Formats: sequence, C-alpha cells, structure tokens
Amino acid sequence: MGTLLRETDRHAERIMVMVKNGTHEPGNDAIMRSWSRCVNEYRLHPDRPRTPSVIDRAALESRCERKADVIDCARYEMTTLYQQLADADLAVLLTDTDGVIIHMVSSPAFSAEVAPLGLRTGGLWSEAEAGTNGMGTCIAAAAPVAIRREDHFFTQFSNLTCSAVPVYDPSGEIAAVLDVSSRSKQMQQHLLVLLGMTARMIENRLIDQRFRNAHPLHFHSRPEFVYTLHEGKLAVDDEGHILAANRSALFQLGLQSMDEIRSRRIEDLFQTSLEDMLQRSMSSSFHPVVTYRANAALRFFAVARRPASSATANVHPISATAAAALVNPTPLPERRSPHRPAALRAVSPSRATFKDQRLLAHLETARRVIARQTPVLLWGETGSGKEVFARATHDASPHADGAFVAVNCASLPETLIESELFGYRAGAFTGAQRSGRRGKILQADGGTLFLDEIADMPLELQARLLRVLDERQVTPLGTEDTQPVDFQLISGSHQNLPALVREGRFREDLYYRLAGIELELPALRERSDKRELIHDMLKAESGGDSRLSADAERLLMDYPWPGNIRQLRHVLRSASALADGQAITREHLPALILHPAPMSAHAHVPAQVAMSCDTPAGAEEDAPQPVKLNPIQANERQVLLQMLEQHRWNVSNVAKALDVSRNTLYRKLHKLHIEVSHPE
Ligand SMILES: Nc1ncnc2c1ncn2[C@@H]1O[C@H](COP(=O)(O)OP(=O)(O)OP(=O)(O)O)[C@@H](O)[C@H]1O
Repeated sequence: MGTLLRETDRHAERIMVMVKNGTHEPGNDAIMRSWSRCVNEYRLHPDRPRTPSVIDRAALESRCERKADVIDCARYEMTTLYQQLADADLAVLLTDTDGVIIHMVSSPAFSAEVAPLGLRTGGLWSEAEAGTNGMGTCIAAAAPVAIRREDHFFTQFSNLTCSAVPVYDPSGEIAAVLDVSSRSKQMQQHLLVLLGMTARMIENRLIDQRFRNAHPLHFHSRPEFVYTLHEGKLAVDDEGHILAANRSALFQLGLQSMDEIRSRRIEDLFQTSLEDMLQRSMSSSFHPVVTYRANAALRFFAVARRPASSATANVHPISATAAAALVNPTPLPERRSPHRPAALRAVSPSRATFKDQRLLAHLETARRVIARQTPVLLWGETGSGKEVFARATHDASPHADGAFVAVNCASLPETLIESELFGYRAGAFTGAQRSGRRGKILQADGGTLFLDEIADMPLELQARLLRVLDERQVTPLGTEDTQPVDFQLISGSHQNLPALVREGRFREDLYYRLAGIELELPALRERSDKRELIHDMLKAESGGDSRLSADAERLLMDYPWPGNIRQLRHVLRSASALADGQAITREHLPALILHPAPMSAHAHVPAQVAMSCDTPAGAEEDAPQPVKLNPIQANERQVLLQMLEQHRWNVSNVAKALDVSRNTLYRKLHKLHIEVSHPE
C-alpha cells in the first residue's frame, strides 16, 4: 500500500512539475499537451484519481443507435484486427466522439480483468473524465496517439498501453476512435500502422454503406492498388456529382478536405465523364482503365460501377469469376442477411457448392483478409474442401489473374518437397532434370500458393519457408541467386498445429506467420447445404441423368461422412454407374452407408485396434500403448479401417477409391498407426 502511494506521489509530482515548467521530453509533445489540458482545462489532479464513469444502459443503447452504421462497419474489422494481433491480453475498442466505448472485442478473461477500470462498453474515456489516455487523447488531439503505461495521467491506468486512431466519416468529420489497449509493457511499433489500416477499411465501408445508391469510382496512380486499401474511392451520383471521397482520394487529387470536392463533377477532376468511365469499365471486365487528371498530365487507373443497390449492378461475363466479387464489396448488413450475399455468389468456382452460411462467412473473411496480404490458414477434416475453398479465395483476390499453385506436402516424399517448392538449377543433384526446375513458390509469383497438409512439412524446410515469407525471395537449390517473389499464401491442415507446436514438431514462428487468420471449414455432416451439395455433385458425376430415390437421399443425408466431400463424390460416382440411368436406390449404395459405424467420439484410439488384423491372439502384452489421436484423426482412422475392410485390405484399391497415390495412403496409414501386413 505504502509503495503504491509513493509511486502515485512520484508520478503526480513528475506530471505537475513538467506541466508547471512546460518541460518537453523529446518525442513527448502530444503527452505534454494532454497533461497540460488535464491540469489547466479540466482541473484534474494526478494524485486524485476518479472512479471510472460508466453510462447507464439506456444511454448506451441510444448512443449505439446513433452510431449503428459505424459499429456495423467496424465490428468485422475489429474482430479481424483482434485475430491478427493474436494476444489474449488486449482489447480492441471503439468509442464515439465523446469517448464512450460503444463496441469492444476481447477475451472474456481480459474483459473481466479490465472492467473495474471502466474498460467496458459504456465506459467514459474522454480526457476530461479519465485524464490522458489513448481514446480520450486521440479525440482531443484529433490525431493518432500512443499512450504508454506511465504516460497516463492517473496511475490507476499505468498498467495499460494504449494506441488509438481517429475514424473519419465520409464528410471528413471524426466519427469514432479505434483503440487497442493491452497489458503489454512494450509499445508495438506496428500497432498504429495496423490501426490506421483498419480505420481506413472502416471508412471505406462507411462510404459503401451510406452511398449505396451512388456509383462507386475506384482509382489509383498505380493499377495494382485499385481495389486495395490504398485506393482512392469516390461516391458519384447519376449526374456525375461527387458525394463522398475517402482520405486516399483527397490525397491523390491533392485536396485538403471534402469541402474542396463536394458537388464537383467527375469532369472537374478527371478527363472523363461518368458515362464514359462506366462504359470503359464494363468493356474491360472491371479491370482498371487509364484516365488523366483534368488540366494535368497526371495518369490514374480507374474503375466505375453501377450503384451497389441496383439489383443487376455490374452484370458482366466476368461475374462467373470471382474477380467480380472484388468489384462489388459487400457491406456488413448484407452479410448478415439470411440470403446469400451477391459478392459471394461470384466467389464460388463454377462447380463448387457454397451455400452453407458459415462457409460463406468464412469465404468473405478470407477474401478480405487476403486482400490485405494476410496469410490464411484453413483447418478442416480431410476431404472437406480446403483446396476448393483456397481456390475460391484466390479467384476473389487481387491476385486472381496470377496462378493458383497447390502443393500437398503430405503427398510428396520428404526428400522431394524442397526441390518441388524452391526449384533447382540444372544438375543441382543426381536425378535432377537437365533443364533445372522452377519451384512452386516461383510459379506462384503474382498469384497464390496453397500449401496443403502444411503439418507434414519437415522441420528444416519450415525454416526455409519462413525465410521466404520474411524476405519475399527464393534461392533455388544449387544456386546463390535470390529471386524476388510476390505471392498470397493460403495453408491447409487437418492436424492441430498449436498441439504440434507444443510437441516441438512444428515451428512456432512459422505457425504465427501462416495463421494471419485461421478459419475452420465445416465437415460435410455439419453443412447446412448438404442436400444441395449431394444433388449438385450427383448432377456433375452422372452428367445430369441420375436421380435419387427418397430412401437413398435419406441415407446419404443421415450418413456422417467421415471422408467428407471426397467420399461423397466416390459414393455418388459408383452409385450412378451402378444405377445406369435409373433412380439411385439403397441397393446402389455401399454397405458402409447402409450400416454406418458410429463416429468415434474420443480422441483416444488404442493402437491395438488398428493392428487387430495382424496381432496374433495373446500378443496383447506386447501390444503398443494407446496412441493419442485428435478427433479428426480418430475419425479418419475409422473411415480408413472401414475402407480397408471393404477392399479386403488392398491398399491400391483403397488409394484408387480415394483418388490419392499409394505413397500418400501409406504415409497416412503410418501416421494413423494402421499397419498393413503386405505393403505392395
Ligand atoms: N464446395 C464444393 N463443391 C463441390 N465439390 C467440392 C466442394 N468442396 C470440395 N469438393 C470436392 O471434394 C473433393 C475434396 O476437396 P479438396 O481436395 O478441396 O479437399 P481437402 O480438404 O483439400 O482435402 P485433403 O484434406 O485431402 O487435402 C474434391 O473432389 C473437390 O472437388
């Protein structure tokens, strides 16, 4: 207690002396000005802390209502930021312009810990109330601020480090403040940059949301920045008058504020008209077209679109590809609607079925995150569609025009993974192709690299991959030449990577590098679009001339599908061949579907079970100890055992049925502790 008092006294004295003498510590101007406001304007005293103020529920509700569209636009971006920061001891906060917290994203434990300080929705953090602090000082200074522990005016907050940035509305006024408050002792340098990026995303969404009836015009002086966070964005009415602009638009056009642009026409800014831009954008499939600044030789690349609110906005052949999704970003409220967002209809590659709401939300997340150059890690059972999902994400990304290169780390012998990924020069090793080989990473330059079953990447290659991701350059085997490379990264795994990290089998730093965001894909049995998927796939497999009897459909709907969509495809393929144009009935379905074994509920599968075929009676004492498998592996193991039984333990036939190589299957069997007596 005594120590605490002494600390408070010392802190108070330091502030009062510095304010009185007008002392400036280098780089501390914003803090000094805030302390001075606290003492001279708000008449606060650092050794007389106040009880945190929290407004009542009704008042909070009415404030939230007034800022409903800002909260809607911020909610998703705040969650993404929280996931990116990957720290349980922090909160991402949004306040209104009076400093009242109107939205908060944090872990339950951290929320409970900081609630007594007033760090909760309804908490009032204006400077006048809480002294120098991230949110209040950002509002007072109308600028980004970072307030480290003892920079706070009151010692009760000196365990917190806060960074905050203003969020502007389309009229150029501050609409809210976005803040990250944590227990961290270190100020994370990149935090203000990340916060600034998030604020821009929110601002762009606000323009989309408030000007749904206007034509969006995207532009940048470099074509690759159109449709990114850095683009200039204008909302234009039918007559070509500018209604709103984002900060980047003002900056690129050399303007200071919205007042200089509001109600001016497109022709006043560029050497084009709205009609001309719309025409040219349509005929270029919404790829950026060249235009020039009015009265200047400055070149821009721009795209104009019909208003998002018009039902057939921007209909064009390109809508079959996911690039259309990018030109039509979906505001949050649409995403929450029970109907499928238009943008995501376009995300699906032509034959994939994506009607499950969770999957759609994930696609939308992946699409937005990858556009920010953030790696995506997909987690899902085998055959659940990770690669199909990754391709859909690529098709909807800014790199859609580049290649989509998939590498399955589990299907390659360990010795080949390195050359396959990094490439090699001619004659780099025995057996190398004479001409050398361009590795998959370089093939993905300008596009997307999908590393499936990343958990199977050997440890030493994990280090090399990490270096490529950090340095963005590759050195093919047998050379010293480094080549720059630019790709989006998606990885997939059915294994629990954090568990592998704990066991020392997967590098922790690589895991964090890959998991910019982690998305869990639902298993087929959990998907709400299971029925549609079954029918769509049957149509594709039978060329449209098979149908299901009600009984067969019920069996397929009830089956737990441990092998997921891949297993479904094989069942439908063989059933439609057997039915030969007739309706598929239960007779055409494998015994496995008619008498499904219960899904294993435990993560523990005794290895002995797997070896029951080979273990002589009475050998139990020598049997290996039970092996720990996670639930997904346990289910996988069960389905493989059933398939092996069905195919009389013929590994080649099982590999054929699963559409994988025998090598892959052997490695999988080995991993799942299934021993086969006669490896072929
Ligand atoms: N949404 C979908 N619509 C139609 N078919 C799909 C869909 N998702 C996956 N499939 C099909 O299911 C099979 C398995 O898909 P995919 O290879 O993407 O799964 P995966 O999770 O990557 O598998 P693995 O765990 O073996 O890497 C493929 O034949 C694919 O075409």
